[in-house]
Amino acid sequence: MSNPALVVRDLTKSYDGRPVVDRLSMEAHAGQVTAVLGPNGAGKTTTIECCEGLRTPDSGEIRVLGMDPAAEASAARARVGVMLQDGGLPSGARALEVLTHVSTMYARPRSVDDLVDRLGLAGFAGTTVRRLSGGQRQRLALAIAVVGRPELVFLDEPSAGLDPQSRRAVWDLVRELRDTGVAIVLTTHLMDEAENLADRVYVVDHGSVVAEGTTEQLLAGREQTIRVETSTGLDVAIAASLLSQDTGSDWNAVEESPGVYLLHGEVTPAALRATTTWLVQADALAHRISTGRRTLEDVFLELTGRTLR
Ligand SMILES: Nc1ncnc2c1ncn2[C@@H]1O[C@H](COP(=O)(O)OP(=O)(O)OP(=O)(O)O)[C@@H](O)[C@H]1O
Repeated sequence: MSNPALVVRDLTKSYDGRPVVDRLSMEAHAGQVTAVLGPNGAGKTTTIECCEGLRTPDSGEIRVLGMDPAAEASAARARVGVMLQDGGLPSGARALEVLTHVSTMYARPRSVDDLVDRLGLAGFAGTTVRRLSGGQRQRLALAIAVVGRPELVFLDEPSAGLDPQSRRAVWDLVRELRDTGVAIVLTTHLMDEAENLADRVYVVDHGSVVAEGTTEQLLAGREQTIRVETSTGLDVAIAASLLSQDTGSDWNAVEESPGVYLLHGEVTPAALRATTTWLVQADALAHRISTGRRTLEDVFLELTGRTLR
């Protein structure tokens, strides 16, 4: 594999003595989507902003296309695209003017018309940035991030809050960038975004990587789940022990939210029988029992004991 487009080694950043990024290491490669997945406050934005040269790390090493983003900021900026969560766009300028202006700053920009078309910007081309809705601003920020044909793009929550059609347009564009060899780093707390787009996922909690791998690797192993919706306060330890005993394989169980239980193991008829035995013993009526594939949400919950949002 070629040199990574992004290398982060042992990155640490504290605010007022409180570490929000804690010896975090990650890589991103050309032609891949790398997702940094974690709950609010996990340190995703801080990490990405250090990579963009917008914040100064306390310690650690960052290489962006082989460059130090702080010391070689202008050289890096020419080859790196950035979509910030808060836009960072001039509020009094009109949407299309901003995009066109940014495009003239690059030697070989993408077609502005094509981006307008792909991301549905025409409907608000003449609207000033301050009057754009959150979703419109996000799509404009994405167009600006990619108009200069960057080799590496940072996208902070690219499709959060978008309607389904805009979301699809954003995902299609991200996939196309990936297929043309761009390295894409996206932060998200949206499971389906990571599952649909990412080639590699870093799960971050409290400023550190708690798991990493391809989506398949993270979802491998106990691939199946029995989800039970019933009353609250059931003992998950009893469920895990009954299931393990009756199936002869390992099971674990968590209460995902009040009254919703996720039982992870190899789903067999015996496992379903043990599940109903557990409910009968607890004198609980299930409103719904379903079986399904394990999701990144389940992985995250098992690793951290917390839901993503
Ligand atoms: N400039 C700052 N001064 C003090 N604390 C900060 C500053 N910027 C961020 N923080 C704190 O650092 C922690 C990590 O924030 P960060 O924005 O990196 O998290 P995040 O994972 O991107 O979260 P979200 O999903 O909500 O965007 C949070 O507790 C936040 O309040």
